[in-house]
Amino acid sequence: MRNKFLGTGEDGYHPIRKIKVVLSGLAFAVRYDFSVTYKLIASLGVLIFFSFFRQWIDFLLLLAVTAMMLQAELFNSAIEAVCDFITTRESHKIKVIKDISAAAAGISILIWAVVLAVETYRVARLVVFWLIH
Ligand SMILES: Nc1ncnc2c1ncn2[C@@H]1O[C@H](COP(=O)(O)OP(=O)(O)OP(=O)(O)O)[C@@H](O)[C@H]1O
Repeated sequence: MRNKFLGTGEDGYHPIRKIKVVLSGLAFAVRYDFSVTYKLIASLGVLIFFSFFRQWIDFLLLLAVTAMMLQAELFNSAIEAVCDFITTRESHKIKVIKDISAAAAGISILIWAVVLAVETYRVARLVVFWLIH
């Protein structure tokens, strides 16, 4: 509850508490947002194959776009939650805010989906090559 800029709340640096907060946010997203869960599982599956075949450039590329997609999804979910916390009534302003937030998430998801499709094709080729030889 501390704000370092406003000088309110408890003083000091608490890295363990910070990690707990990050994990708690991630757990909320994975548990309650199926669209985040299945995208993470899809990426993790392909990432495991790339680490098995030691294809580190592909691994890092997919890791980067997965992180970008996840960030956008989490920010979008947080903005939606703030909007619904303010009001659940029909509001043109809320609609504009949510649509802009959804557009930002949509762009990241599109880039992630294109990279995932190309990388899945590459993994499939590696697996076939590995099975033949
Ligand atoms: N209070 C509101 N007033 C007007 N339009 C709204 C309101 N809430 C949602 N909308 C419209 O519905 C769309 C979907 O909003 P919603 O909060 O249901 O998110 P969602 O797309 O279902 O996201 P998620 O699947 O991540 O929950 C918004 O982009 C907006 O256009």
